[in-house]
Amino acid sequence: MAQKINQAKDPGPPHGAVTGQYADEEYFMNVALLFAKKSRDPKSKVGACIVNEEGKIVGIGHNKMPNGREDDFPWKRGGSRGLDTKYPYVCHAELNAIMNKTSVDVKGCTIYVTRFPCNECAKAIIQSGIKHVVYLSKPSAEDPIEREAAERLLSGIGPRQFLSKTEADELLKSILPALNE
Ligand SMILES: Nc1ccn([C@H]2C[C@H](O)[C@@H](COP(=O)(O)O)O2)c(=O)n1
Repeated sequence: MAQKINQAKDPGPPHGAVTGQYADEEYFMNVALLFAKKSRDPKSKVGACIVNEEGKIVGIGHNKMPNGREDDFPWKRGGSRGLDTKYPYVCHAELNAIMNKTSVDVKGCTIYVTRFPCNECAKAIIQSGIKHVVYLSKPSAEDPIEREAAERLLSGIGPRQFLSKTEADELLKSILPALNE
């Protein structure tokens, strides 16, 4: 009976705990990857998933053109980032996840995003009160100024790169021998 009562009080595992088959963080990053598939960007599909401190999803987004204007702007990429490219128009996945929030606010939440945030998204993340950033990849092609600005902006909330359980185990295996010399 005691066990049953304790289980009833258990708020559920914190992020990152392995819950049987699936680590919570792996679950949330896969939700972000799933929503990235909704993107119409032919070259870079990005997804973001915001999770509150109770482990509930409170925001989801992917990179897309402004609502109702999906067909009005080009998806062309390119160094010029001019008016004939997507860059001046596209709404980033993180911004959309924040705008799509289903809770009063996203203060204290974690955002899981399939790509390291740009500086504009870093500002939106900070201003929204999100406290943790977990990202999957850090594309090298991005503008170096934007990247450095994003790193500086986010340094206060230490973005962390997502590692699947398998990758974490492999990393540990590679580090342990050096630690035990
Ligand atoms: N943190 C980010 C960074 C980029 N995006 C979106 C914006 C564009 O649709 C695409 C980047 O285009 P690329 O230069 O890789 O062709 O990714 C985002 O949603 N969030």
